[in-house]
Amino acid sequence: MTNQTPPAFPLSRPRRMRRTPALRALAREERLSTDDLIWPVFLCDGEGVTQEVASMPGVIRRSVDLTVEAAAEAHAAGIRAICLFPYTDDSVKTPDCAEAWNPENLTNRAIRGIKRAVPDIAVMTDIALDPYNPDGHDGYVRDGIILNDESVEALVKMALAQAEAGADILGPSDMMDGRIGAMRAALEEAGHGQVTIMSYAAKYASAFYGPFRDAVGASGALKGDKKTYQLDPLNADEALRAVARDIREGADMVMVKPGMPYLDICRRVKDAYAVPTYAYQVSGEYAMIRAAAGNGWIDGEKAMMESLMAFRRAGCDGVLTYFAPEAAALIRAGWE
Ligand SMILES: NCc1[nH]cc(CCC(=O)O)c1CC(=O)O
Repeated sequence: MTNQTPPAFPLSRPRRMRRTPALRALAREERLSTDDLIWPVFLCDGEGVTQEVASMPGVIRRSVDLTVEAAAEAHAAGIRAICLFPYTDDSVKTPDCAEAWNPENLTNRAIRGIKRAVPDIAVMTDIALDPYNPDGHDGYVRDGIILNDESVEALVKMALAQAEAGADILGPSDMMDGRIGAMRAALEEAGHGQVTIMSYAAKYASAFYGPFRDAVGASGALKGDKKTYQLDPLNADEALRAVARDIREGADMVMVKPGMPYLDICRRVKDAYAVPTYAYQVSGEYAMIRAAAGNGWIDGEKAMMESLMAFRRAGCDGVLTYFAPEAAALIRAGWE
């Protein structure tokens, strides 16, 4: 931090440094690169299948074969990681959520397919019971209560199945207490000590997840809200404690979610812990930018790039964004 007050006008004319593209580039503090992008994708059953997600224009669900192709294209465009989310039909949802750790479930088949065809792209997963749960919650529900310890046991099984399938990054998004430590211990014991965990550590109870729940088929199922496990949007200290705890339990990377309304949390996490820090620009954020652009109210490309650059400025090492392919193409074309 500088303690020097800039000299008074006209010794200081800050506009001098903004006069030309060259001067602005020299003074630029941050960069957005394709290395910073993690692309979340939605999986569906079948072969050669694509389905539009109504509330996320431009986003599609893909069957595993087409997801493997999309991963290859993403890799060629410079994207480093892809994150898998399964759309699950009501028919595979059971009270014990057993499909979550089925080695042949959509996610695990996609992990194996991508690692076989595109070994260099990192494959990230989601760990939570909501796509498999008739209640739509991230953990088991009994008498209206979201159970913690029983849910963690199930989540550990899910993590092990994904590690077994070859996942590079496990992404527990469930917000149960103690799950990172339990997963880390189970991974070590099973010989998967090299698998990384990106904890959804500062995950808020947010209205911005609405379109995602449509995309994975969980919105009809969800009873009530997730406020007994996700964070209160008015709390920041609590988020820092959650991050500290997950790092101590063995998380390699931590995430703040949603992104744009929580940039202050990104900055505080990075400053406090100096660990690899990511933001999730969630479905509702994507939908807002798309909808406004679709109506001609904002320039979609510019708003998208500005939103992604803001994560870098806020201290994030990367961002999960549905815009990843588009942003990568613009970055490679020399976007400033
Ligand atoms: N545990 C499920 C999960 N994993 C990622 C998201 C949201 C992602 C997005 O909105 O883009 C959610 C939704 C939720 O917690 O209800």
